[in-house]
Amino acid sequence: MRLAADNVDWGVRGVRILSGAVLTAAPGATVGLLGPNGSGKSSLLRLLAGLGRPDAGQVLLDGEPLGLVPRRRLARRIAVVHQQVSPDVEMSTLDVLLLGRIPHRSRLAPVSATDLDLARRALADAGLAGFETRRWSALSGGERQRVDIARALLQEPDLLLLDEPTNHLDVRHQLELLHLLAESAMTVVVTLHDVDLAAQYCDQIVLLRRGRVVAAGTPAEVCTPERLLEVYQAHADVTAEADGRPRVRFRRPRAPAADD
Ligand SMILES: Nc1ncnc2c1ncn2[C@@H]1O[C@H](COP(=O)(O)OP(=O)(O)OP(=O)(O)O)[C@@H](O)[C@H]1O
Repeated sequence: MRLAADNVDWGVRGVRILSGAVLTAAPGATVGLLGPNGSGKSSLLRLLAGLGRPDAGQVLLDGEPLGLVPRRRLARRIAVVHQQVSPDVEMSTLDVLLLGRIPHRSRLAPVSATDLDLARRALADAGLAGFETRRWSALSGGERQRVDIARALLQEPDLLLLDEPTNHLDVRHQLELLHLLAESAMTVVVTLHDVDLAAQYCDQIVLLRRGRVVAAGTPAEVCTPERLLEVYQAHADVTAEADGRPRVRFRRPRAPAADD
């Protein structure tokens, strides 16, 4: 599925949050949405998911304006992993996972044996076999995040949108998730704060600053020391690896000298 944001503006109560945002995700590509806190990543992701309407410009799915795609078709084709996963839900872990199958069931149909089987397998794949009856609210932050990602994958979407899906994950689970996203046939847009991880796994990076796209392209095109300094106000050493991807290491800020 091809996703495009075409000159999207969006704001709240007269305050402009996104200005002329442009993004293209080719079928099967993994696009990393990067930028400092408050630069508009989550806002753009919400518009890409159809969870808000642009004030100007449009979001296109395979060339069709998102607003014209019927809700049920959207639910079958797009899955979203939000940044904040509410723990205030009194459900079992298995029931949370089964939410991912709702778009594939006809209205009021009970959970099928196939759905149950798929959900149990997804839980095992997430490294959480045996968690079926655990209360969702009692899971750790990382466990909840892994279940929520598994719930989105169970939806079998063509387009997966994830907002900081690694923020609670340990190193191994971060790497496994990014590898899965990079290798999958889904079109993926993922917001990330770790520039080096994004450079290792994303096909394209879109860099936002104050609601505007300041750079878009391959990791090597976007992740230059000059641009990272301009956008993040942090000095980075960028080296080219044999695979053509840049390695990005941010330097420790200089301690102020006594006479500074
Ligand atoms: N519904 C809203 N009402 C008012 N302001 C909002 C709303 N949604 C977002 N904003 C503001 O828009 C700006 C962009 O927010 P957004 O959450 O998109 O940034 P972000 O790049 O995802 O940030 P972070 O890295 O901190 O998660 C912020 O200044 C935020 O306070």
